[in-house]
Amino acid sequence: MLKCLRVLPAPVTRSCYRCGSSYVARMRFINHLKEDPGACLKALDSDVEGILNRLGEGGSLVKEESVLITCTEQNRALFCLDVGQLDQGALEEACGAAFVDLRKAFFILRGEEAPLVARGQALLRWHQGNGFCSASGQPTTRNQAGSQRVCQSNGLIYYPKMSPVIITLVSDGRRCLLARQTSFPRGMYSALAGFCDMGETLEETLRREVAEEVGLEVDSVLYSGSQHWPFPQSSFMVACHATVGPDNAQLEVDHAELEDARWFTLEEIRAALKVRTPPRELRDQPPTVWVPPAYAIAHRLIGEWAEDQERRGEGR
Ligand SMILES: NC(=O)C1=CN([C@@H]2O[C@H](COP(=O)(O)OP(=O)(O)OC[C@H]3O[C@@H](n4cnc5c(N)ncnc54)[C@H](O)[C@@H]3O)[C@@H](O)[C@H]2O)C=CC1
Ligand SMILES: [Mg+2]
Repeated sequence: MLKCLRVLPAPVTRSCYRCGSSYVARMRFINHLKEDPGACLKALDSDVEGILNRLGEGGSLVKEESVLITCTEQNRALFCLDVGQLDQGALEEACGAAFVDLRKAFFILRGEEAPLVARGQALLRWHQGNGFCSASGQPTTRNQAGSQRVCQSNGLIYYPKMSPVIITLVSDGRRCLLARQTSFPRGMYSALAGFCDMGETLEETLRREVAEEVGLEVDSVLYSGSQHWPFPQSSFMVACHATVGPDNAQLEVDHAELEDARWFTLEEIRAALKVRTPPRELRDQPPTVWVPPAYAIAHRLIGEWAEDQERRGEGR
Protein backbone atom coordinates (compact mmCIF):
# COMPACT_ATOMS: atom_id res chain seq x y z
CA MET A 1 0.00 0.00 0.00
CA LEU A 2 1.39 3.44 -0.87
CA LYS A 3 1.25 5.93 1.92
CA CYS A 4 2.80 9.03 3.45
CA LEU A 5 3.62 12.30 1.80
CA ARG A 6 6.06 14.65 3.45
CA VAL A 7 4.61 18.08 4.15
CA LEU A 8 6.26 20.64 1.92
CA PRO A 9 8.39 23.24 3.69
CA ALA A 10 7.00 26.76 3.57
CA PRO A 11 8.71 28.93 0.92
CA VAL A 12 11.64 30.84 2.33
CA THR A 13 10.87 34.56 2.49
CA ARG A 14 13.96 36.66 2.54
CA SER A 15 14.15 40.41 3.01
CA CYS A 16 17.03 42.55 1.96
CA TYR A 17 17.60 45.46 4.34
CA ARG A 18 19.50 47.46 1.73
CA CYS A 19 16.98 47.58 -1.09
CA GLY A 20 13.82 46.58 0.73
CA SER A 21 13.16 43.78 -1.76
CA SER A 22 11.39 40.63 -0.71
CA TYR A 23 10.55 37.26 -2.21
CA VAL A 24 7.11 38.53 -3.24
CA ALA A 25 8.53 41.66 -4.86
CA ARG A 26 11.07 39.59 -6.80
CA MET A 27 8.47 37.15 -8.11
CA ARG A 28 6.27 40.03 -9.21
CA PHE A 29 9.21 41.76 -10.87
CA ILE A 30 10.00 38.62 -12.92
CA ASN A 31 6.36 38.28 -13.90
CA HIS A 32 6.30 41.95 -14.94
CA LEU A 33 9.36 41.38 -17.15
CA LYS A 34 7.65 38.42 -18.83
CA GLU A 35 4.58 40.51 -19.63
CA ASP A 36 6.15 43.87 -20.50
CA PRO A 37 8.57 43.63 -23.46
CA GLY A 38 9.80 47.23 -22.97
CA ALA A 39 10.73 46.64 -19.32
CA CYS A 40 12.33 43.32 -20.25
CA LEU A 41 14.46 44.92 -22.98
CA LYS A 42 15.60 47.65 -20.57
CA ALA A 43 16.57 45.02 -17.96
CA LEU A 44 18.35 43.01 -20.65
CA ASP A 45 20.40 46.02 -21.75
CA SER A 46 21.57 46.72 -18.23
CA ASP A 47 22.34 43.04 -17.43
CA VAL A 48 24.29 42.14 -20.55
CA GLU A 49 25.89 45.45 -21.59
CA GLY A 50 29.34 44.49 -20.32
CA ILE A 51 29.44 41.09 -21.93
CA LEU A 52 27.92 42.30 -25.24
CA ASN A 53 30.70 44.86 -25.59
CA ARG A 54 33.18 42.01 -25.37
CA LEU A 55 31.31 39.99 -28.01
CA GLY A 56 31.79 42.72 -30.66
CA GLU A 57 29.69 42.38 -33.84
CA GLY A 58 27.96 39.15 -32.75
CA GLY A 59 26.53 40.95 -29.73
CA SER A 60 23.27 42.19 -31.27
CA LEU A 61 22.36 38.75 -32.66
CA VAL A 62 23.04 37.16 -29.27
CA LYS A 63 20.91 39.77 -27.53
CA GLU A 64 17.86 38.95 -29.67
CA GLU A 65 18.05 35.26 -28.74
CA SER A 66 18.55 35.80 -24.99
CA VAL A 67 16.11 34.40 -22.42
CA LEU A 68 15.15 35.72 -19.00
CA ILE A 69 16.00 33.18 -16.30
CA THR A 70 15.51 34.87 -12.94
CA CYS A 71 16.39 37.97 -10.92
CA THR A 72 18.71 38.47 -7.99
CA GLU A 73 17.66 39.46 -4.47
CA GLN A 74 18.51 43.03 -5.49
CA ASN A 75 15.93 42.81 -8.31
CA ARG A 76 18.54 42.61 -11.04
CA ALA A 77 17.26 40.53 -13.96
CA LEU A 78 19.51 37.69 -15.17
CA PHE A 79 19.49 36.48 -18.79
CA CYS A 80 21.00 33.50 -20.57
CA LEU A 81 22.70 34.22 -23.90
CA ASP A 82 22.93 31.78 -26.78
CA VAL A 83 26.48 32.18 -28.11
CA GLY A 84 26.40 28.98 -30.18
CA GLN A 85 26.85 30.87 -33.46
CA LEU A 86 29.93 32.81 -32.37
CA ASP A 87 33.58 31.77 -32.59
CA GLN A 88 34.05 29.78 -29.38
CA GLY A 89 37.84 30.23 -29.17
CA ALA A 90 37.60 34.01 -29.59
CA LEU A 91 34.81 34.10 -27.03
CA GLU A 92 36.81 32.15 -24.45
CA GLU A 93 39.68 34.57 -24.93
CA ALA A 94 37.49 37.71 -24.75
CA CYS A 95 35.78 36.54 -21.55
CA GLY A 96 38.77 34.80 -19.92
CA ALA A 97 36.57 31.71 -19.67
CA ALA A 98 36.28 28.15 -20.97
CA PHE A 99 33.31 26.18 -22.36
CA VAL A 100 32.49 23.06 -20.34
CA ASP A 101 30.07 20.26 -21.20
CA LEU A 102 26.88 20.80 -19.17
CA ARG A 103 27.01 17.39 -17.44
CA LYS A 104 30.63 18.02 -16.41
CA ALA A 105 29.74 21.57 -15.31
CA PHE A 106 27.47 20.10 -12.61
CA PHE A 107 30.62 18.82 -10.87
CA ILE A 108 32.10 22.34 -10.85
CA LEU A 109 29.16 24.73 -10.31
CA ARG A 110 28.18 25.58 -6.77
CA GLY A 111 25.07 26.59 -4.87
CA GLU A 112 22.57 28.54 -6.87
CA GLU A 113 24.60 28.58 -10.11
CA ALA A 114 23.75 25.06 -11.30
CA PRO A 115 19.93 25.49 -11.52
CA LEU A 116 20.38 28.81 -13.33
CA VAL A 117 22.65 27.28 -15.95
CA ALA A 118 20.32 24.26 -16.29
CA ARG A 119 17.29 26.49 -16.74
CA GLY A 120 18.96 28.82 -19.25
CA GLN A 121 20.32 25.98 -21.36
CA ALA A 122 16.97 24.13 -21.35
CA LEU A 123 15.05 27.28 -22.33
CA LEU A 124 17.42 28.08 -25.20
CA ARG A 125 17.12 24.50 -26.46
CA TRP A 126 13.34 24.64 -26.23
CA HIS A 127 13.32 27.75 -28.47
CA GLN A 128 15.64 26.08 -30.97
CA GLY A 129 13.25 23.13 -31.29
CA ASN A 130 9.97 25.05 -31.39
CA GLY A 131 10.43 27.50 -34.25
CA PHE A 132 7.35 26.17 -36.08
CA CYS A 133 3.71 25.62 -35.13
CA SER A 134 2.83 21.91 -35.15
CA ALA A 135 -0.75 22.72 -36.25
CA SER A 136 -0.15 25.23 -39.08
CA GLY A 137 3.48 24.57 -39.97
CA GLN A 138 4.05 28.36 -39.88
CA PRO A 139 6.97 29.97 -37.99
CA THR A 140 6.31 30.89 -34.35
CA THR A 141 7.56 34.12 -32.77
CA ARG A 142 8.87 34.49 -29.25
CA ASN A 143 8.12 37.14 -26.64
CA GLN A 144 10.93 39.36 -25.38
CA ALA A 145 11.51 37.38 -22.17
CA GLY A 146 11.55 34.03 -24.03
CA SER A 147 8.81 32.56 -21.83
CA GLN A 148 6.50 31.63 -24.73
CA ARG A 149 6.15 31.40 -28.52
CA VAL A 150 3.06 32.28 -30.58
CA CYS A 151 1.88 31.18 -34.01
CA GLN A 152 0.66 34.40 -35.66
CA SER A 153 -1.51 32.48 -38.16
CA ASN A 154 -3.77 30.75 -35.60
CA GLY A 155 -2.91 32.38 -32.24
CA LEU A 156 -1.67 29.12 -30.64
CA ILE A 157 0.64 29.84 -27.72
CA TYR A 158 3.47 27.41 -26.90
CA TYR A 159 5.03 27.29 -23.43
CA PRO A 160 8.32 25.60 -22.47
CA LYS A 161 7.68 21.94 -21.67
CA MET A 162 9.09 19.54 -19.09
CA SER A 163 8.53 15.77 -19.02
CA PRO A 164 7.64 14.41 -15.58
CA VAL A 165 10.05 11.75 -14.30
CA ILE A 166 9.88 9.85 -11.02
CA ILE A 167 13.16 9.04 -9.30
CA THR A 168 13.11 6.58 -6.41
CA LEU A 169 15.59 5.34 -3.88
CA VAL A 170 14.35 1.92 -2.77
CA SER A 171 15.44 0.61 0.62
CA ASP A 172 14.89 -2.75 2.30
CA GLY A 173 15.53 -1.18 5.73
CA ARG A 174 19.26 -2.03 5.82
CA ARG A 175 20.43 -1.45 2.25
CA CYS A 176 19.50 0.83 -0.66
CA LEU A 177 19.13 -0.02 -4.31
CA LEU A 178 21.24 1.69 -6.98
CA ALA A 179 21.41 0.91 -10.68
CA ARG A 180 23.36 1.88 -13.76
CA GLN A 181 22.63 2.02 -17.47
CA THR A 182 25.27 1.18 -20.08
CA SER A 183 25.28 4.88 -21.08
CA PHE A 184 26.37 6.01 -17.58
CA PRO A 185 30.02 6.94 -17.03
CA ARG A 186 32.12 4.06 -15.69
CA GLY A 187 31.42 3.28 -12.03
CA MET A 188 28.44 5.67 -11.67
CA TYR A 189 25.30 4.27 -10.01
CA SER A 190 22.07 6.18 -9.42
CA ALA A 191 18.55 5.78 -8.06
CA LEU A 192 15.89 4.21 -10.33
CA ALA A 193 14.20 6.71 -12.64
CA GLY A 194 11.48 6.62 -15.25
CA PHE A 195 9.22 8.87 -17.33
CA CYS A 196 5.52 9.13 -16.48
CA ASP A 197 3.21 7.57 -19.04
CA MET A 198 0.21 9.59 -20.23
CA GLY A 199 -2.54 9.60 -17.60
CA GLU A 200 -0.46 8.03 -14.80
CA THR A 201 -0.22 9.40 -11.27
CA LEU A 202 3.28 9.76 -9.81
CA GLU A 203 2.61 6.84 -7.46
CA GLU A 204 1.60 4.63 -10.38
CA THR A 205 4.75 5.58 -12.29
CA LEU A 206 6.89 4.81 -9.27
CA ARG A 207 5.36 1.38 -8.70
CA ARG A 208 5.50 0.52 -12.42
CA GLU A 209 9.12 1.64 -12.94
CA VAL A 210 10.40 -0.27 -9.88
CA ALA A 211 8.47 -3.37 -10.99
CA GLU A 212 9.65 -3.10 -14.61
CA GLU A 213 13.29 -2.36 -13.93
CA VAL A 214 14.12 -4.56 -10.91
CA GLY A 215 11.05 -6.80 -10.36
CA LEU A 216 10.14 -5.44 -6.89
CA GLU A 217 6.81 -4.32 -5.41
CA VAL A 218 7.20 -1.30 -3.14
CA ASP A 219 5.38 -1.07 0.22
CA SER A 220 5.58 2.63 1.06
CA VAL A 221 6.55 5.92 -0.54
CA LEU A 222 7.83 9.14 0.99
CA TYR A 223 8.09 12.33 -1.08
CA SER A 224 11.50 14.01 -0.80
CA GLY A 225 11.69 16.88 -3.31
CA SER A 226 11.79 17.85 -6.97
CA GLN A 227 14.09 19.47 -9.47
CA HIS A 228 14.29 20.55 -13.08
CA TRP A 229 16.87 18.45 -14.94
CA PRO A 230 17.91 19.64 -18.41
CA PHE A 231 18.43 16.10 -19.83
CA PRO A 232 17.42 14.55 -22.18
CA GLN A 233 15.05 17.40 -23.19
CA SER A 234 14.02 18.95 -19.82
CA SER A 235 12.70 16.61 -17.17
CA PHE A 236 10.69 17.50 -14.09
CA MET A 237 12.22 15.12 -11.55
CA VAL A 238 10.04 14.10 -8.61
CA ALA A 239 12.13 12.33 -5.98
CA CYS A 240 10.81 9.79 -3.47
CA HIS A 241 12.07 7.22 -1.02
CA ALA A 242 10.38 3.84 -1.22
CA THR A 243 10.63 0.69 0.87
CA VAL A 244 10.28 -3.03 0.25
CA GLY A 245 10.04 -5.66 2.97
CA PRO A 246 13.30 -7.54 3.70
CA ASP A 247 11.60 -10.74 2.52
CA ASN A 248 10.69 -9.17 -0.82
CA ALA A 249 14.11 -7.84 -1.78
CA GLN A 250 15.09 -10.44 -4.37
CA LEU A 251 16.03 -8.53 -7.55
CA GLU A 252 15.03 -9.54 -11.05
CA VAL A 253 16.85 -6.96 -13.16
CA ASP A 254 15.63 -6.04 -16.65
CA HIS A 255 18.97 -6.09 -18.46
CA ALA A 256 17.47 -4.49 -21.56
CA GLU A 257 17.13 -1.26 -19.48
CA LEU A 258 19.83 -1.61 -16.84
CA GLU A 259 23.37 -2.86 -17.05
CA ASP A 260 23.36 -3.59 -13.31
CA ALA A 261 21.26 -3.02 -10.19
CA ARG A 262 22.25 -4.06 -6.69
CA TRP A 263 21.80 -3.45 -3.00
CA PHE A 264 24.38 -1.25 -1.27
CA THR A 265 25.22 -1.16 2.42
CA LEU A 266 25.63 2.08 4.39
CA GLU A 267 29.43 1.62 4.31
CA GLU A 268 29.42 1.33 0.52
CA ILE A 269 27.15 4.38 0.18
CA ARG A 270 29.36 6.46 2.48
CA ALA A 271 32.37 5.61 0.32
CA ALA A 272 30.48 6.41 -2.92
CA LEU A 273 29.30 9.80 -1.58
CA LYS A 274 32.92 10.74 -0.82
CA VAL A 275 33.96 10.47 -4.50
CA ARG A 276 33.66 14.11 -5.59
CA THR A 277 34.52 13.86 -9.29
CA PRO A 278 34.52 10.88 -11.66
CA PRO A 279 37.68 8.94 -10.70
CA ARG A 280 40.42 8.52 -13.31
CA GLU A 281 41.08 4.81 -13.43
CA LEU A 282 42.64 2.26 -15.71
CA ARG A 283 40.17 0.12 -17.67
CA ASP A 284 41.51 -3.13 -16.24
CA GLN A 285 40.94 -2.01 -12.63
CA PRO A 286 37.55 -2.73 -11.02
CA PRO A 287 35.61 0.58 -11.13
CA THR A 288 35.17 2.70 -8.01
CA VAL A 289 31.45 3.21 -7.35
CA TRP A 290 30.35 6.86 -7.33
CA VAL A 291 27.00 8.67 -7.49
CA PRO A 292 25.65 11.67 -9.46
CA PRO A 293 27.00 15.12 -8.51
CA ALA A 294 25.69 17.06 -5.51
CA TYR A 295 23.32 19.12 -7.66
CA ALA A 296 21.49 16.02 -8.97
CA ILE A 297 18.45 15.08 -6.91
CA ALA A 298 19.65 11.46 -6.95
CA HIS A 299 22.60 12.59 -4.81
CA ARG A 300 20.24 14.22 -2.35
CA LEU A 301 18.10 11.07 -2.06
CA ILE A 302 21.17 8.92 -1.44
CA GLY A 303 22.54 11.40 1.13
CA GLU A 304 19.18 11.51 2.94
CA TRP A 305 19.06 7.71 3.09
CA ALA A 306 22.59 7.56 4.56
CA GLU A 307 21.73 10.19 7.20
CA ASP A 308 18.55 8.33 8.09
CA GLN A 309 20.46 5.04 8.47
CA GLU A 310 23.04 6.76 10.68
CA ARG A 311 20.29 8.22 12.89
CA ARG A 312 18.63 4.82 13.17
CA GLY A 313 22.01 3.23 13.99
CA GLU A 314 22.53 5.73 16.81
CA GLY A 315 19.04 5.01 18.10
CA ARG A 316 19.64 1.25 18.30
N1 LIG B 1 18.70 14.51 -11.73
C1 LIG B 1 18.97 13.28 -11.34
O1 LIG B 1 19.42 13.04 -10.21
C2 LIG B 1 18.75 12.14 -12.29
C3 LIG B 1 18.08 12.34 -13.48
N2 LIG B 1 17.80 11.29 -14.31
C4 LIG B 1 17.06 11.57 -15.55
O2 LIG B 1 15.87 10.81 -15.56
C5 LIG B 1 15.57 10.52 -16.91
C6 LIG B 1 14.68 9.29 -16.98
O3 LIG B 1 15.35 8.13 -16.53
P1 LIG B 1 15.40 6.82 -17.46
O4 LIG B 1 15.80 5.69 -16.58
O5 LIG B 1 16.23 7.09 -18.66
O6 LIG B 1 13.87 6.69 -17.91
P2 LIG B 1 13.03 5.37 -18.35
O7 LIG B 1 13.31 4.25 -17.41
O8 LIG B 1 11.61 5.82 -18.52
O9 LIG B 1 13.66 4.94 -19.73
C7 LIG B 1 13.93 5.82 -20.79
C8 LIG B 1 13.07 5.45 -21.99
O10 LIG B 1 11.75 5.88 -21.77
C9 LIG B 1 11.12 6.24 -22.99
N3 LIG B 1 10.43 7.54 -22.79
C10 LIG B 1 9.13 7.65 -22.39
N4 LIG B 1 8.78 8.94 -22.27
C11 LIG B 1 9.86 9.68 -22.59
C12 LIG B 1 10.12 11.10 -22.65
N5 LIG B 1 9.19 12.00 -22.35
N6 LIG B 1 11.36 11.52 -22.98
C13 LIG B 1 12.33 10.62 -23.27
N7 LIG B 1 12.15 9.27 -23.24
C14 LIG B 1 10.93 8.79 -22.91
C15 LIG B 1 12.21 6.24 -24.06
O11 LIG B 1 12.07 5.05 -24.79
C16 LIG B 1 13.50 6.17 -23.25
O12 LIG B 1 14.51 5.46 -23.91
C17 LIG B 1 16.93 10.36 -17.59
O13 LIG B 1 16.84 10.80 -18.91
C18 LIG B 1 17.88 11.21 -16.77
O14 LIG B 1 18.25 12.36 -17.46
C19 LIG B 1 18.14 9.99 -14.00
C20 LIG B 1 18.83 9.74 -12.83
C21 LIG B 1 19.25 10.80 -11.92
MG1 LIG C 1 14.82 4.00 -15.92
